[in-house]
Amino acid sequence: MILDLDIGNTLSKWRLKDADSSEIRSRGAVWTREEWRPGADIPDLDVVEAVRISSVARKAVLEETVGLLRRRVGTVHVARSTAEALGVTNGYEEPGRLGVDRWMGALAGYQLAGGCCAVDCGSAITVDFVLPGGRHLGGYILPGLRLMKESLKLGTRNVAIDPDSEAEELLEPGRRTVEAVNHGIFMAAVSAVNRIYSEVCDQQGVALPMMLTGGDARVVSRGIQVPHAVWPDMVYGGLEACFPLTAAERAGRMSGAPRVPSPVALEKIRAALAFSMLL
Ligand SMILES: Nc1ncnc2c1ncn2[C@@H]1O[C@H](COP(=O)(O)OP(=O)(O)O)[C@@H](O)[C@H]1O
Ligand SMILES: CC(C)(COP(=O)(O)O)[C@@H](O)C(=O)NCCC(=O)O
Ligand SMILES: [K+]
Repeated sequence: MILDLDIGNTLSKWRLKDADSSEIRSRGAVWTREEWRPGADIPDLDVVEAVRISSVARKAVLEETVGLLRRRVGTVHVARSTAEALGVTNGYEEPGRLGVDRWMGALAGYQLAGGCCAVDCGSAITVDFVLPGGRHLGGYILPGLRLMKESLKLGTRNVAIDPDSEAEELLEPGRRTVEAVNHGIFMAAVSAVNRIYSEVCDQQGVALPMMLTGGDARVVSRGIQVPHAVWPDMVYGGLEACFPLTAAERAGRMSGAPRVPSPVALEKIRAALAFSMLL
């Protein structure tokens, strides 16, 4: 069994993948905290032969996790942001400083679609661009939905946006605090992502397929105006591509990869951008 770990600022997600059949056997998530110990909410390590980790948590959290896993599991791969990998060149001045979850997302997106816009809606919302040919441009970081809500300190932090609510409803003026906050942060997130996408495609002269991941991907997806795919396992896809362990992975197949969305024509993106400037 392969254990894939994606340690984010809020949640540490894991999945167990069968190395022979490539099936995902189980998944879970625990709060990212100082200590990470096998217990009721953590998979049984006795069945694990290899671990792959992407972590943006504090160094001490990663060190402790890796130390614990190395004592129990033969192979432990820890992903790092590098200047170049799998045909993609990192756009950061200091490549190692790019969040490794963003780097995994960019690599997975490129492997699947060629050029891409990778959006990760977690504690932070990150938007990264890779051009056809593999140049990563860098990206944007904004507070995630939960962080935006917490920052308002209106006592609404525990009332999540219902991921099944319709985008039209979420765009309406709220008539209660919870509603006003939820609709406000939804609007902030989706307008930013829509605008960033249009601006960068316009600047670069290319319409790129967009892929969304992270805990809030489903809800953000409702307000995205261009064709896109939601790919919950995008960070894991980067781990599979960097450290292929199964025959399918060596052949470049990533578990749960969506169909590549066909982007709208660049002229349409430009026309919409120009129109929105007039308003
Ligand atoms: N069951 C849940 N528990 C916690 N957060 C959730 C849950 N469902 C959705 N979310 C949202 O997902 C975000 C965490 O997403 P995730 O991609 O795991 O973040 P990170 O990688 O930063 O830890 C939270 O900030 C919250 O807005
Ligand atoms: C931007 C992030 C905080 C996002 O983390 P997440 O929301 O997935 O927990 C993370 O990718 C990070 O710590 N990045 C380092 C800074 C950078 O990417 O420039
Ligand atoms: K994120």
